[in-house]
Amino acid sequence: LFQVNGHNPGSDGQAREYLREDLQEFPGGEVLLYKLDDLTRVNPVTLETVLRCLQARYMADTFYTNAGCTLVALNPFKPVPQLYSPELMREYHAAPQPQKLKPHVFTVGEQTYRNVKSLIEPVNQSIVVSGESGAGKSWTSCCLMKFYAVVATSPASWESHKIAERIEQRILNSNPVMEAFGECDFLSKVSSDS
Ligand SMILES: Nc1ncnc2c1ncn2[C@@H]1O[C@H](COP(=O)(O)OP(=O)(O)OP(=O)(O)O)[C@@H](O)[C@H]1O
Repeated sequence: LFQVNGHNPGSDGQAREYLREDLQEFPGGEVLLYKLDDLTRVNPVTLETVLRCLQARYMADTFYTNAGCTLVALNPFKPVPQLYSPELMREYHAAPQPQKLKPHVFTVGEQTYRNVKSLIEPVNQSIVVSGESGAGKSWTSCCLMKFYAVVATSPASWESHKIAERIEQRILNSNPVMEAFGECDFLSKVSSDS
């Protein structure tokens, strides 16, 4: 918090004072906070203001927020089917500039997919999904696999539709294997998933 602000308070009292100053400078009330879809635009950037922004977005049922080129995903702790529909996947897939749409895990999926398809080095792509236990890492990985399964084929004909279904099933079937790797114990440490 204080490194970000450049403050180096000597005591808790001073720390609280700096925080109060930061919050007084913070523009817009809670009402507009949920509209900030990139945390780098929160000004000033403090732990408090970033959390308040994420909280406001959460209250507005907005669960994805950019932080520069990183995507912050909040666990909604409730089903949000409209956020993961095949129609929405296709919208992100078809968008000329998916990064201009609302922040979403599909943007990340689509960008990596385009990078692979362009065959420009580096062709292989990695997506780092991190967070504490229960944050939604498995959910996010599964979403990405579903996304690739849906967009990787264009079911124009009956035959290609069948191929698409087969690929989708294979990708989804690989999930238990991926999960099993997540459950493993390492020589140096026990996985947090165990
Ligand atoms: N975007 C989401 N929409 C709906 N439910 C979600 C979402 N993200 C996570 N959840 C729910 O939250 C719970 C925890 O998510 P998940 O298992 O993906 O966490 P995790 O980060 O993989 O945890 P761990 O590290 O302990 O394995 C799951 O029951 C999942 O259904």
